[in-house]
Amino acid sequence: MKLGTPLSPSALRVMLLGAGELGKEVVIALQRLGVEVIAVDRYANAPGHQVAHRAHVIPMTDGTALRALVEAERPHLIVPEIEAIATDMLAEIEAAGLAEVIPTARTTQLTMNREGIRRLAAEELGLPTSPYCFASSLEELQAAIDGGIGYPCIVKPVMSSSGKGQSTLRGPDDVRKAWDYAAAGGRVNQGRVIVEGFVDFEFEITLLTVRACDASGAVQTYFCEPIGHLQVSGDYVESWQPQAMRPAALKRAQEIAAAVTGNLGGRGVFGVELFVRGDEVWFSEVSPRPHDTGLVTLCTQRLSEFELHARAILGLPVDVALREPGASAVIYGGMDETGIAFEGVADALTVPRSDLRLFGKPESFLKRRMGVAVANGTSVDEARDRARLAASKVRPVKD
Ligand SMILES: Nc1ncnc2c1ncn2[C@@H]1O[C@H](COP(=O)(O)OP(=O)(O)OP(=O)(O)O)[C@@H](O)[C@H]1O
Ligand SMILES: NCC(=O)N[C@@H]1O[C@H](COP(=O)([O-])[O-])[C@@H](O)[C@H]1O
Ligand SMILES: [Mg+2]
Repeated sequence: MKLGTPLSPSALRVMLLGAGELGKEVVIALQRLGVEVIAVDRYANAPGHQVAHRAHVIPMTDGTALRALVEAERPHLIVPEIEAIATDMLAEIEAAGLAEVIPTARTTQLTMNREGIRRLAAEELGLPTSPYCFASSLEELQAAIDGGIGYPCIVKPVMSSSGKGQSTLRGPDDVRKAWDYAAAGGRVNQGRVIVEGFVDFEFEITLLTVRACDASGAVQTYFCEPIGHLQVSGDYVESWQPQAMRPAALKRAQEIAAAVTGNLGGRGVFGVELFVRGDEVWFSEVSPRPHDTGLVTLCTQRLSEFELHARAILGLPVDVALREPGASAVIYGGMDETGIAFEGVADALTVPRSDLRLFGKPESFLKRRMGVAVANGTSVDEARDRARLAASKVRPVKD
């Protein structure tokens, strides 16, 4: 893939579908390589819009609108950044040779819907997962639980992320509430949920797996050091790297990640989510793009997951080496308000080896991720303490 000059006929054009905090960092990485970047999202002034050459607002779940924009912009690469996209149209665009979809259109179709990726991993590839069923009505959900999933269990909309619409059910009284919450909380209401048996894991990791070209141009699979993380209500609040693991568990994690990403194919970063207990490892899900818990790589790796994604999609070589231990801690909006301000930033940055990203989202919600603190330390524990402390000093306020 030839790199050129942005805004000239030689430009290599990349379109991001989704321009949140993760996309913003990918845009910056691409900009540094002289790529012309077009950022698209469902709302105006999204984080990635603010650093791209051009910004567009369209309903990305509307295939007709998506195709019209692709025909107008003629990107060489399309980089999905969020789940809620008309993936069938991406398949048409790829088949028509209009643009290359990262990592592949089939992968975006399989992973945008929990049913696609779960059936592939568990039923086709035979990988260990939680027990699961899919349900399209309250009655089907109850029958699935009674038929073997049991309690506790977790219900999630088939199309959702960051824990939206997800609940843990402890008994029969929770079923209706979970069904209603899933219907209201998904990024796209499909009227369908997955119900999963609860995996009693010791810890969970994201294994960033990179499919990138080597010196000969052949695609190879590279593994970053495992990232440990803490989730509250299905949303990540803290992550750290490296997560210490027994050698047998790490080997199993890499085998599972290689099996899934090898089947999906294409080039780019994949965030493979795994549950671990002893030497046992379960596959949970995979993002065919940088992962939110991977924000920690902004301070831990020589190349962050965003730089790795940029390099891999452009066909360039990668280096997944860890530089030093680090951690990240999320800063939530804490209020429903537009145009908020942040106090305590200077104080936060007095925490040794800390840094911040404030994403610039135009509207804050109580539980919307608005920023992140990262920090290094001589150990993961020290880094976690520092990242948490730095994040806690940042106070979102009404301007
Ligand atoms: N079957 C399960 N057993 C135990 N814990 C689970 C199970 N499924 C999900 N969880 C917990 O909920 C978290 C979020 O689940 P999941 O990754 O499926 O949701 P998500 O909405 O896709 O989140 P994200 O988009 O942030 O990855 C997991 O990281 C894990 O902590
Ligand atoms: N777990 C997936 C994830 O973290 N995705 C990131 O959050 C953004 C949406 O945020 P918003 O809901 O605040 O608009 C997405 O655009 C992506 O950057
Ligand atoms: Mg997840």
